[in-house]
Amino acid sequence: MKNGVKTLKATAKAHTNIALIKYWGKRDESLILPMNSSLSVTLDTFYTVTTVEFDEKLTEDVFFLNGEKADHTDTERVSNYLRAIRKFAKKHLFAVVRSENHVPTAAGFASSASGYAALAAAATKAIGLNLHPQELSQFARLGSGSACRSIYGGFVEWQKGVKEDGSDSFAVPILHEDDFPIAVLSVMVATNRKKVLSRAGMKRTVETSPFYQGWLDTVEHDLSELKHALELRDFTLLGEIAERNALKMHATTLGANPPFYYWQSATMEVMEAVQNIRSQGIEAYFTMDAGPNVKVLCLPEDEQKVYDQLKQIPSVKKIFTCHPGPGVTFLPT
Ligand SMILES: O=C(O)C[C@@](O)(CF)CCOP(=O)(O)OP(=O)(O)O
Repeated sequence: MKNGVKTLKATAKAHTNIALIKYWGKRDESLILPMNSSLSVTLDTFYTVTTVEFDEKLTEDVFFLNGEKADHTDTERVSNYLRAIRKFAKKHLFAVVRSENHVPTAAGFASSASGYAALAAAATKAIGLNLHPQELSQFARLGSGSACRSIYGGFVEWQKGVKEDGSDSFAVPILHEDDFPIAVLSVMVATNRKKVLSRAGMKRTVETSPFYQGWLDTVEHDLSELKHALELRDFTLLGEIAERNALKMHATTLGANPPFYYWQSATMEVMEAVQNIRSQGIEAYFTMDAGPNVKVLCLPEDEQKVYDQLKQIPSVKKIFTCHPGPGVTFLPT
């Protein structure tokens, strides 16, 4: 309340996540419904804080990103996203949205996951909706698929669902962030190529790659095996499945038309270094998303040794050490 008037304002904080079983391919582009279920770990290091304030005096949405007024494209994207929330809340109000991304762009994490999770949480709260996390996950999904997983902390499964309206496609928590301490080293390599964005990349793969069916035939088995590894706290099994699943995802792009790939020579150097580290008896596994950067999974007690060896690679620019982190939280506005 401000001067007795109910303020329509809220601030939310959401963290990035890294998929261990990848979301790769949509069955519905507008509702952002996936072909397969996926599983990620929300990370502690990188996050987005977003404040949304609805105000009846506004005649359009205004968006500030990292303190700067956003360009028309980014503002349009946020405004289109708020449309679904206005419709659901039956309130025709515009808002001022302020987002601070604590996700170094160079960190190789798509800030869309933390960005849309924080926006979904702040906007729905500000407009007066107190959503169940499951509903919030569905709103975050409408912004970006992987964002639906960042509503929860720790290890999170995005259940693909089967319904056409997407009402059964949302994330569920699997394991709390404190219950399975692992380390995720985000290894940034030099990059000089414009990447195929994940949305375009998965669309082209689904539509043209003969390898995509092989992905679909095996990904749900990978998921159940990884959930079993989490139950057992079996890091070896987790790492082996995550690495195998990432390689399969990337293999599908080679069969697309036109073919494309996300790796650069530096990516391969890191992958080979990880295999070399494993040959020394230190458990380390890699996974990659839609970009050349590599995330290396290892046990906390090994993270310094793994870090030191990866840092020796000339094409490695920076390494960020992450651990399982929290789900979305609301901050005082
Ligand atoms: O994170 C994963 O599961 C795997 C990926 O990162 C592999 F690149 C895809 C993330 O896709 P996203 O950016 O969420 O796409 P959107 O729904 O089209 O916005």
